[in-house]
Amino acid sequence: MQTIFDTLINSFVENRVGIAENFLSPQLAGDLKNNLIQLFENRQMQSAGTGNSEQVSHDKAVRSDVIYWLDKKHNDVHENAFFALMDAFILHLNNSCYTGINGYEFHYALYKTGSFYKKHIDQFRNNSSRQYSMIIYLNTDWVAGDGGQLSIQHAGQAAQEIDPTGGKTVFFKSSELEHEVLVANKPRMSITGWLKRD
Ligand SMILES: O=C(O)CCC(=O)C(=O)O
Ligand SMILES: [Fe+2]
Repeated sequence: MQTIFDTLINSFVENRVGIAENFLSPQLAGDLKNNLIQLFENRQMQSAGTGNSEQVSHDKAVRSDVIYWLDKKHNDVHENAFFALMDAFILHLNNSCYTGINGYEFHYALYKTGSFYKKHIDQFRNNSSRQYSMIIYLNTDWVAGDGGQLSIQHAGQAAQEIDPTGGKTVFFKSSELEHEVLVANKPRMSITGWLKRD
């Protein structure tokens, strides 16, 4: 497990954007994808806002995905396996990089056909607890024409475009990099979250 953790951390250190294929086992990714589909079919996913809980706004011109927060209280075996993996990753990150992460939050996200998320930074203006952004893609058969790339801005360079292919995990600093989700031409599924230091 440490190898895949180091793959993510080392590519982050080298390129400011860490990328690891198969950070989740194909089994866990499939189970979480099934959870997401079930949540959507049960109408439990809600339109995502921007801003923090005190100052949330729902502007469909900015983002049009629907989300559902993972929670240990759900006692869902697959969510708990995901949390166990994240606990192990954070332990490794804190030990190897002295990052002092002491919390996290993750949500499922579904971008229906035509959905997007305009350019933004993940750290809130009035709360800097979000330190690292992490996105785990759950799409099994994504091809180039499907759009939905994560487009990340690096100063003085062309944007880095990342295809949301299944099993891929992306990791970057929440305060630094502007990014956007380009229009998805078919449903696009992921788990997105933030490692926090309070
Ligand atoms: O799904 C992605 O690729 C990025 C999502 C994102 O930027 C966010 O939820 O803040
Ligand atoms: Fe973001």
